[in-house]
Amino acid sequence: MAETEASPAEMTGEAAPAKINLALAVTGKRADGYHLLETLVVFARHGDRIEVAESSEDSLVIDGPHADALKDGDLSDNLVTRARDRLRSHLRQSGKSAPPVALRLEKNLPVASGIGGGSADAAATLRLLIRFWNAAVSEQDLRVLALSLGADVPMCLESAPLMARGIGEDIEPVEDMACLPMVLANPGVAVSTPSVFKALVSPDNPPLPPLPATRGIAGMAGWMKTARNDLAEPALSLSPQIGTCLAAIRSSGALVHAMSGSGATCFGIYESMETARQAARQIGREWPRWFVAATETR
Ligand SMILES: C[C@@](CO)(OP(=O)(O)O)[C@H](O)COP(=O)(O)OP(=O)(O)OC[C@H]1O[C@@H](n2ccc(N)nc2=O)[C@H](O)[C@@H]1O
Ligand SMILES: Nc1ncnc2c1ncn2[C@@H]1O[C@H](COP(=O)(O)OP(=O)(O)O)[C@@H](O)[C@H]1O
Repeated sequence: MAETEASPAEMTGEAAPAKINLALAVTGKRADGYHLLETLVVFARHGDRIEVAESSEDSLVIDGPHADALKDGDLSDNLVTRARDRLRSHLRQSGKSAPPVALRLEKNLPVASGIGGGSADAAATLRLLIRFWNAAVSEQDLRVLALSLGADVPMCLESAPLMARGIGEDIEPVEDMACLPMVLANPGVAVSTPSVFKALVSPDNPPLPPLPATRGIAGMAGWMKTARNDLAEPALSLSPQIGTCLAAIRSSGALVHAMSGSGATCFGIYESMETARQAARQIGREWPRWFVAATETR
């Protein structure tokens, strides 16, 4: 844990938006064990936040409602620290300076929950430090750096609607998608991504259906009913609470509901932010210990 903490006035920050897989097909497996995916990804206004300030030594402070899940671990293993160190090595290789920084992570997203909090933090750290260090990094080098930190990190660099293929690095922007009113809910169980991939019965599944031409709220909800998340079944077999979470969202007035990534966070899409907020209140009353957030996609 850091010894020095800069005052908020000296800090500059970057949002680390939650990643939501609206649908996810596992379409194959590489020789190195990584799975090939086709996934439609959006990003929420809700998320973590990273702040940075000048300092005489490197430090990381973690606070926020989900900080405790990370505080016991080795901070040098945190994806924020790893992103800082990888970027610094890259810059120093070409003789550029990357002086010590005081970093603060506001951890609002549950850890190991299928909404890519760690990946979003890594991507936000890269974006923030490139700005803070006034560094020039080519698009190609940035993508390589991001992928070395995790399969989801390149897509989190974009933080806008996209279709990802490969293991997540082959990214195609999706234009003209409406901002989707959404509720995120997590029953409080951390799910290990490698365990979910291991529990998958077959890695060879059909691709997702083609996207609709009109990408309004109703259009996207209709499309999602024809799509799927191939990781839902294996995740449910490991954590049956995911079924309870999906049922709570279904009965809260969602147009459509699903699980994100490898779980356990589930989400619903609603007609309006007002219905999403009502639904979040209803789920929160019924399940006071769950993480529940009404939000909108970016
Ligand atoms: C499943 C997804 C869907 O967006 O999201 P999450 O549930 O983690 O949010 C991602 O593919 C997760 O990406 P990320 O969390 O960055 O994965 P990594 O750290 O690179 O990999 C963790 C482990 O997951 C497995 N893995 C990950 C990605 C992939 N395409 N195939 C895999 O088999 C591998 O066992 C790997 O060792
Ligand atoms: N800043 C971070 N936020 C969340 N998890 C982190 C972070 N740094 C390292 N991790 C580790 O990364 C793993 C995956 O976390 P996370 O990205 O939250 O999962 P998911 O992509 O399933 O939502 C966890 O086991 C956690 O210990």
